[in-house]
Amino acid sequence: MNSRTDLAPAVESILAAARERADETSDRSPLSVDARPLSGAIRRAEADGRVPVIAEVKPTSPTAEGSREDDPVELAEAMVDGGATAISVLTEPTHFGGSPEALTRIRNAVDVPVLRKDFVLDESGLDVVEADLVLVIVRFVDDLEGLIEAAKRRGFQPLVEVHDPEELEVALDAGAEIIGVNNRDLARLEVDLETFELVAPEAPDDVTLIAESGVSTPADVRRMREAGADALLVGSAIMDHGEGETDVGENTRRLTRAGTQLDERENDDRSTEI
Ligand SMILES: O=C(O)c1ccccc1NCC(=O)[C@H](O)[C@H](O)COP(=O)(O)O
Repeated sequence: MNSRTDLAPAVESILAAARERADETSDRSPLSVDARPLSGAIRRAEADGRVPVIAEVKPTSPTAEGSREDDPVELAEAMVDGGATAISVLTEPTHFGGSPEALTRIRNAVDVPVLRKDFVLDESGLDVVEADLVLVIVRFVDDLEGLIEAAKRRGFQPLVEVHDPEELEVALDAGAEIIGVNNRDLARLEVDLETFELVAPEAPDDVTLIAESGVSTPADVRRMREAGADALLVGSAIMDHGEGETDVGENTRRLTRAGTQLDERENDDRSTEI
């Protein structure tokens, strides 16, 4: 791991659980994945006038106010119906309420790319479940180049997560092509959209850049797009873990339409009604 210091206790606990699970999966044979390309899905969203949003099935989390027990497949289908470009599935069981089985069910039910969101520490952690993309967090991996190569060899598209310009450089040197800038600081678990605005200008144009975490309103979507996000990864605002259990399809639609012609037409209609 790059830096063992300065992590929130919840993140330390997530990593301890990930190490235990890594021991259980160390003898699996390598997977071979026929992945749905994220680039094509992003292009299709742009052509349709939708903001490319990767909507996350996230039953709970260390920072969520509650949990949602809905069927993950129904959640994912509603997200796609709301215009999601891809689905992210938390497979971490202990702190996020996810499972590899839920990911497989979702991937069989939808036709968009599916990201496995977990805390993969080494090559054997890749061989848990087939997905189109797999998350690799720069901060938690010793041999980043080796892990990115191993993921690509299996057919996965690695989404390499960074939090600052130094980690961006490490990711680029290791061959990352899809980069997620996490607005959530893993030391304090606070989110700050300025993180993406600080890191994005340092990224070369040929990288697919994803703004992760803390995006909750159409204004946030517009802000991240203006800062150069090719796509946005959104969990909490779509899942809405509070007591209301709102419609995840509608929550997704509100963000996929942000700043598009459809959004402007709705705003115009609203102002005429007033
Ligand atoms: O979401 C958390 O509480 C969390 C805590 C500790 C480590 C990671 C955490 N989240 C993982 C993620 O990357 C997010 O689920 C994802 O970026 C979506 O974020 P958001 O839209 O803010 O739910």
